[in-house]
Amino acid sequence: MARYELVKRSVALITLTNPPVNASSSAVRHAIAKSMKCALSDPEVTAVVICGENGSFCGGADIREFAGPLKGPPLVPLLDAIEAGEKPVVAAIEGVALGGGFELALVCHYRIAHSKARLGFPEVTLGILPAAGGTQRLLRLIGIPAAAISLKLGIVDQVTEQNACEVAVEFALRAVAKPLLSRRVSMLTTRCPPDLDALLDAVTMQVKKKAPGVMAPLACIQAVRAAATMPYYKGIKREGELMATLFNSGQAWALQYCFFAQRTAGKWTLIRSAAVIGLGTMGRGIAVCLARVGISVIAVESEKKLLETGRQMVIGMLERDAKRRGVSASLNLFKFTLSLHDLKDVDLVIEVVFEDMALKKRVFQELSKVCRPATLLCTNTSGLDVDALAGVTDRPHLVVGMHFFSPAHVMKLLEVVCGPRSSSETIATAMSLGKRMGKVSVAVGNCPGFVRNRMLKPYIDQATFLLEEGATPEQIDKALEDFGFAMGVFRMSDLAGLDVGWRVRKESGLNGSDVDPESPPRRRQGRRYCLIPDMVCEQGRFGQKTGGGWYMYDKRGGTNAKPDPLIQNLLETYRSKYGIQPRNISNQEIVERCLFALANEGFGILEDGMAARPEDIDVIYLFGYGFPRHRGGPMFYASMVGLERVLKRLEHYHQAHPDVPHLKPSPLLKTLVACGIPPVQKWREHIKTMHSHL
Ligand SMILES: CCC/C=C/C(=O)SCCNC(=O)CCNC(=O)[C@H](O)C(C)(C)COP(=O)([O-])OP(=O)([O-])OC[C@H]1O[C@@H](n2cnc3c(N)ncnc32)[C@H](O)[C@@H]1OP(=O)([O-])[O-]
Repeated sequence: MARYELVKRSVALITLTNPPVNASSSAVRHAIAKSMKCALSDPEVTAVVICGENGSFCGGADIREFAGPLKGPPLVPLLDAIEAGEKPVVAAIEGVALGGGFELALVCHYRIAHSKARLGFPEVTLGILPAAGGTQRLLRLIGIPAAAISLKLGIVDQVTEQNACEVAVEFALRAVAKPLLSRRVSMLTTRCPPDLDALLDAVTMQVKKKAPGVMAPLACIQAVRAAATMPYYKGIKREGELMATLFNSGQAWALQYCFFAQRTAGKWTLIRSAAVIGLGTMGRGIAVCLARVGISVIAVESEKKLLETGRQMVIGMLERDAKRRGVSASLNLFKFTLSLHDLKDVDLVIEVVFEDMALKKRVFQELSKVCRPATLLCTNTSGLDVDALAGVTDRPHLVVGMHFFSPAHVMKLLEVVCGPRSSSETIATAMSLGKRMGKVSVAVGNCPGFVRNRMLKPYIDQATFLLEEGATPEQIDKALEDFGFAMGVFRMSDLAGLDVGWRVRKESGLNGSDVDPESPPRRRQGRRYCLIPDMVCEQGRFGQKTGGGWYMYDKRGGTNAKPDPLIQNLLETYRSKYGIQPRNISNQEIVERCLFALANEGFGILEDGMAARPEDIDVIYLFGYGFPRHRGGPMFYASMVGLERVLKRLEHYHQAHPDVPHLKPSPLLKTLVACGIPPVQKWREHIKTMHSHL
């Protein structure tokens, strides 16, 4: 609810963390009190900066808490204590500082505001008044009457276009030696015009005319009178009395009801209830995503034991998630069942069963029978043909892919896979559901692997070919990590698990009993094939979860990757078995072969109309594979390197490895180079095949 950290060695930075607007809920107030105590008692700390997470300082008291009894530390003594503290406190205001948020800023000794920040007291619209000293302090700061911009008024000490928090930290360092007395707003005297009574009477008349019968504005005028005529300690008492009257009035209840009603009314949605079929890791994550945004979920498993395990895991995840967000877990939204017949009334189903086409088809046929005709049927397949599934249903237009990435309740990316028969409404609904769940949704076409996984294949292939040729997993990972990835390809594969890819390769006849015995070594289906990943899996090494994969780990589920002599041995034996003379491979070659092959597949995807634009591909890689953001994404990176150079290097590598089709430059890349290398945003104009929905 608030993060506490020491920056520049001596500034305590307190960041309010209560999305979406960092409202000062009881938990936030508690965290502020604790952080301030820490800051004031730590001799290392000479100044404090208070800011809010995600570009919003504080939207005021948490209005949702007004309905119940006051919990946590009350605001007035908390704010008074901040102002009275002996170390300078600077408010770094971005976004909004409203109501109690503005009051918090007013007790800080200095205020730095972003030029777009909004400060104010909207409490009257909720039937109350700023009752944490707001009426008393603001008037002491700016006098009566006042209307102009904050800097001129002296509400803020500096307006900035930069990051307000960084500016505030520098400001705080300079403020350390300065006296604080004159910075305590409650100690100031309110500047009053000589005709105060006449002015307040006139304003009272205006208010009565404009809002007849409305209590809060009149109470505000009385609080203003108190600020003008009483010392702070009496003024704040008067403010409190006025608040007590308003707070329990029917008018306050009605206005607060309107605040939430207005927001609820805007939440019209097609999807109120959903079902998730399959409670493996992925299904559980998806179920949590749905419940988190208030959608009721029917979770289905095929066996009692699996259902019970799934149920317990989901409940655990929901409870942890709710605790982290400071809300109550939405367990009542869940129903667990073994029967598909319970899905007859749901608005949408997401199938998350094993990646097996025959099984998925059976599920979709069954869903066609039990679900009402308008129910959307979605599959979370990571690469199978969505249209083939649509084909076995009675409603192909209502079938769409919703491809989540593991862990589904954490990973931001959602690929919405548009089959040729998916209707626009179906796609739009899946996209908006993704947005509602806080995902970055990207519409993609229906091709094997869709966009992320289709591009990943050439990237991983290059890495394994480089292993054959003489590199080690550590060397390749290091080159990619130096490029900017948080994890190189092998560490990432160990984290994701190696067994899924192994199974997919078996199913596509690339290894196992279906392989043509006549096929030459290290070649499959007419192209180069590296056997090392299969050999690693054959030893039961599936990555972190088994304690070993491309690296070794201290235990199952361990994350500390260490080079494994066993892998080193395996590579040496492999190379000598196939007569490969290992060579020194430069980091440049590693980065070029992996990343240019990745981008080349991206060009192929654009050409096939499977992604609408290069930006979509880049977003998929930023959010779905941790592509380093400062490189912009694979397509933008290619444009930064220069398409001509990318083309030349791909031609060079393809010449050296003619049996690797992924290194053959895509026709779109050639076209773009031939037509003068337009900027990324214009590439779309050169694509011939366009998917009807993208
Ligand atoms: C002694 C005490 C004295 C102090 C009194 C006070 O501070 S009184 C308070 C004085 N402060 C105010 O009166 C400010 C009231 N808030 C606003 O005026 C606007 O919300 C906004 C300008 C902050 C953002 O506008 P925007 O169009 O970008 O977004 P949006 O409007 O759609 O809201 C997004 C979500 O945030 C939620 N939410 C927002 N604020 C609060 C809150 N304080 N609390 C709880 N929740 C709040 C809102 O319900 C919605 O939730 P949902 O539906 O997604 O579940």
